[in-house]
Amino acid sequence: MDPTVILGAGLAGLSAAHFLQRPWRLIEKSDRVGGLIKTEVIDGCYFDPTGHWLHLRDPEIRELVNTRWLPGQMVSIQRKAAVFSRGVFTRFPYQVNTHGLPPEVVAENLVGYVDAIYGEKGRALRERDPRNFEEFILRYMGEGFAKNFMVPYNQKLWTVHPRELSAAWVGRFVPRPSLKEVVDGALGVGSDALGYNASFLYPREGGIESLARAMLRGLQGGELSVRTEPTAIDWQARKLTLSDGRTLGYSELLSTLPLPYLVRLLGQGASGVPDEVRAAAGRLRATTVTYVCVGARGENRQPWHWIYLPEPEFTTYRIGSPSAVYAPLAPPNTATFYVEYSHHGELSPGQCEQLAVEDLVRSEMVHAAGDILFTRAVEIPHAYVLYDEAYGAAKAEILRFLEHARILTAGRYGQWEYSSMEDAILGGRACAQAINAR
Ligand SMILES: O=c1ccn([C@@H]2O[C@H](COP(=O)(O)OP(=O)(O)O[C@H]3O[C@@H]([C@H](O)CO)[C@H](O)[C@H]3O)[C@@H](O)[C@H]2O)c(=O)[nH]1
Repeated sequence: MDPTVILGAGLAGLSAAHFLQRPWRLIEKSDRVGGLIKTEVIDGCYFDPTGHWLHLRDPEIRELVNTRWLPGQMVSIQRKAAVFSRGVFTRFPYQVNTHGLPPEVVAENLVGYVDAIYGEKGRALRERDPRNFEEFILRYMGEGFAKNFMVPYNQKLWTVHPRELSAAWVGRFVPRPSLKEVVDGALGVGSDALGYNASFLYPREGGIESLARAMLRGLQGGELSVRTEPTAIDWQARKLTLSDGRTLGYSELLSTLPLPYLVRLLGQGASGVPDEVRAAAGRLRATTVTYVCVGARGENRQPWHWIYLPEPEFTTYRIGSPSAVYAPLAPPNTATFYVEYSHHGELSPGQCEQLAVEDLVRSEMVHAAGDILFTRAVEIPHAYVLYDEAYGAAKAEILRFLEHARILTAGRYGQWEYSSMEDAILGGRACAQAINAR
């Protein structure tokens, strides 16, 4: 019997191979497993593809990580994240930590919140579901928070105004504060533990890629091919053509590849894809994130693990610091940073490197440009999928066809969604369980 073929050996693909109870074949384009959690080492400094901090909710996944994949190898870290605006650092999340901002900004945020939640001004939005992300912000946070943080920050992150996005992605990622939390935060007596990532796990050694390596070490019942990718998929014949020219039959197919790319591969196979599916794939949009890895002379100047930068004076939307999160990620007397830029190809790697130096110095994360030891820009295509007007219908059209073609998808790319590392592991598990039950 042909194996179950899994395309892509990132977290979702590795998880699927772990949970499958029948022979599998894992096909990976790169020279090693890990996908978006491959850690690069530059001059002794460890860089993940931006912040990959592990927050786990599912008891089975927590158990697997802590006792099977990386037993005794995870350190637990309390988040220290901030927002840099109006020249001051305030704690993350912004909406429950306005203490320290100029009084007129605190007042604007508070009055806007009260209007939205209790006042006449917010009544219309309270009486129906938000039609877009801007309405979600106004409904749950009000005009002040919208103006002073949520709209400008999200416009940079998503590259479009929040009114062009739905709120379908917000889930646990965007905190909706209570009155008490907002007031406590304005007075500086709030809790530090709000939000989905108040504490997180991180491997003691080797960066986040250690998790992928550990998962690979535990796999049984299948075979991994690296430096191999499909060039066409014939879904009726259940065959893949591979980059080395061979064909590979499959009994079940699970893809973690970017959804539009999977549709292209199906179009290149003998069975083809209907025009409307191809057109739907053409309507899916995502941002590219370029993150610039930076090493700087001296200890971290700020304690922050990462900071959000809503103001347009900064091109970056967020700066993180691996060395601040976990000191062994950099040699002594060296601070490291990842500086993130969201765009659609208009920013070259060289431009991002130059901007990163300026943004680091102006945000007071680094003392002076002369302290920078190196910069290296890395691009992540399809980093944030856009939940725009076309998203829901286009994705549904593609998934309907994939169900007909008996192809499963998992992971941030495969499901074309905004999700976490744990979601990728859970997605792989769900697909494996569905296949096991067939
Ligand atoms: O003060 C704030 C800041 C942001 N938001 C909203 O939260 C949304 C999610 O932000 P974030 O959690 O940073 O998003 P992301 O999925 O990129 O997070 C990953 O990165 C790390 C860490 O944040 C940085 O390394 C995190 O652990 C990962 O999951 C954002 O879109 C804002 O709209 C807010 O409400 N208040």
